Amino acid sequence: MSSLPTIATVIGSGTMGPGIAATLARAGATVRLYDISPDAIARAEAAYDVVRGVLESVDSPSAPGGSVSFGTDLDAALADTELIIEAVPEKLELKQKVFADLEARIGDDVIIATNTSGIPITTMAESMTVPARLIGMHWSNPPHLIPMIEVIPGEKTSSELVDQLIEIVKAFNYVPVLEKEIPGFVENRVLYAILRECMALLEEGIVTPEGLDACVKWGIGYKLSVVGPTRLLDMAGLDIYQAVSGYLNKDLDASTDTPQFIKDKIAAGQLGFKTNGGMYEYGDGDVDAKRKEIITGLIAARKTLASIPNV
Ligand SMILES: NC(=O)c1ccc[n+]([C@@H]2O[C@H](COP(=O)([O-])OP(=O)(O)OC[C@H]3O[C@@H](n4cnc5c(N)ncnc54)[C@H](O)[C@@H]3O)[C@@H](O)[C@H]2O)c1
Ligand SMILES: Cc1ncc(CO)c(C(=O)O)c1O
Repeated sequence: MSSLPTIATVIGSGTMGPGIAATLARAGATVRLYDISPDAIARAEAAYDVVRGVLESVDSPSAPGGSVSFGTDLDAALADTELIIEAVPEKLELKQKVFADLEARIGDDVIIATNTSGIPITTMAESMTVPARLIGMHWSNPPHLIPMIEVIPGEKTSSELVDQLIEIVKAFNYVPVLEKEIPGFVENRVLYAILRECMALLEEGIVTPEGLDACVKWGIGYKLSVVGPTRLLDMAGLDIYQAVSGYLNKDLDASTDTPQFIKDKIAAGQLGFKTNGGMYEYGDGDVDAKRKEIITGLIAARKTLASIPNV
């Protein structure tokens, strides 16, 4: 296989599948998007049209030859494929069942990359016949806009596959980040450390949701989008970090479970955008408007970040 696979298959066409498929197709791959549910495929075809429009406005011109087809016929989706990207729900038993189903239908040389948010690759590979072909490929949401992918080998992943996946990611102009295996991987460990403290601050009434969003967006997010945390420490001074972390770290939230007020919201059917209410409430049309604002903001920020030096 040259760097980019000629044919790739995405398994699972929910939140992540259409954006992943569109990104590979834009780089020139023939992509088959498969789902077990015909309704999910219908939704994915509509989502793909939106994603394609977004890519037109943010990306360089698409490479010739790329395409996405949609379907619920697994054998058709797998014919001659070189790379399978699994994006089914985050349940270990389901993913293991999907891998068994795939392995019964494909040759030993076909790569299986999993978009798990953090289940250890070694655990997922335990039931596989060719565990060397499984590798973590963690895209960030929305996958067609966040140009970074975490690459996570399990204990049995072949080292050739690690090199190959890094080249594949570079071939569609994304930044591969190679990591050692750890639950949650790097991105979600950092995100969930931030979210744990944020939820504790809300639960204790220290700040309002609006205040928290403004503080994190401008005080942390804006800065960290230009300078990563390691360089940030050089900018601040390691002596300052020592002085503050010496008294602050022991005061930070250290709870090990999901906060009770989040559990209560979930029990009341408040899940966020998908139920028109979660941390905030949304009236008619508000969710669509917010989604559009977020995508517009991400496009503008990505263009700006791409045009400035990587510090
Ligand atoms: N949503 C995110 O922000 C995000 C970000 C990064 C990684 N991930 C990870 O990506 C994976 C998919 O997440 P998502 O948010 O797209 O999930 P989702 O629930 O939106 O979509 C999953 C899709 O998989 C389909 N599916 C279920 N069983 C299947 C099977 N046996 N064969 C084929 N398709 C099947 C469902 O019909 C559904 O359309 C998860 O592992 C998740 O942790 C999600
Ligand atoms: C809260 C949260 N949890 C998991 C993920 C993906 O693994 C994301 C994301 O945005 O990618 C997220 O926001």
